Amino acid sequence: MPSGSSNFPNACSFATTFCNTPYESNIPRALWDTFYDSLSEDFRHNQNLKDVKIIHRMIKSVEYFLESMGRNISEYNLPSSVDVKELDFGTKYKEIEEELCIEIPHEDLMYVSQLNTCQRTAYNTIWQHVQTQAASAFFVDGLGGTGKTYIYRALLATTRSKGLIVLATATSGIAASNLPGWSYFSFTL
Ligand SMILES: Nc1ncnc2c1ncn2[C@@H]1O[C@H](COP(=O)(O)OP(=O)(O)OP(=O)(O)O)[C@@H](O)[C@H]1O
Repeated sequence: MPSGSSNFPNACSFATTFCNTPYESNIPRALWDTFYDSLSEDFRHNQNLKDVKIIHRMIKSVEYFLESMGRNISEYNLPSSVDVKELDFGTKYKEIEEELCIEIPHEDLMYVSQLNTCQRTAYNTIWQHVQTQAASAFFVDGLGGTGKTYIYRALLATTRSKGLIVLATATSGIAASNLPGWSYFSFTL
């Protein structure tokens, strides 16, 4: 068994290491138990998450990489999403759990410190309303390429990192796909 946390910098290298072991092998679980702290380090550092959400995101990441290699996490002796669902999420609604588990890109959290003066004014104004839960609507306008999406991404990252839910929607698939955790709403006028 590898003997240093640096052997598993992320879920991908972890999954790759054991994806060819037999399903009944105890190795995946032993690796998970031994290296869980280092594997979950990114989630702990980047996001202010409760332990149960960190486990859930870890499992989702490993699941994703195993599936890309044609394997299924449920066949291994590893914690599964089903186990985690039995833990206390503070809610029983799947949709809410899913929203709370959306990955927050590390770079988006960095955007907040890189906003220019105009972007910061817009960001602060909107964020202040989120914090005080004041009902409001904002229209962000500007020429193409002036940084509107940049503000949205910073706001999405900040809001989600505080454990709040934010629904990112757009009326075209292309526009929506620029936003992490997006949905596409189509309607006819
Ligand atoms: N404060 C910033 N610091 C560094 N890069 C930035 C900043 N604001 C915007 N950018 C970069 O400028 C480019 C254009 O920004 P963005 O996509 O947010 O513009 P936009 O106003 O949404 O454009 P469009 O209206 O065409 O969709 C992107 O590559 C973005 O990363």
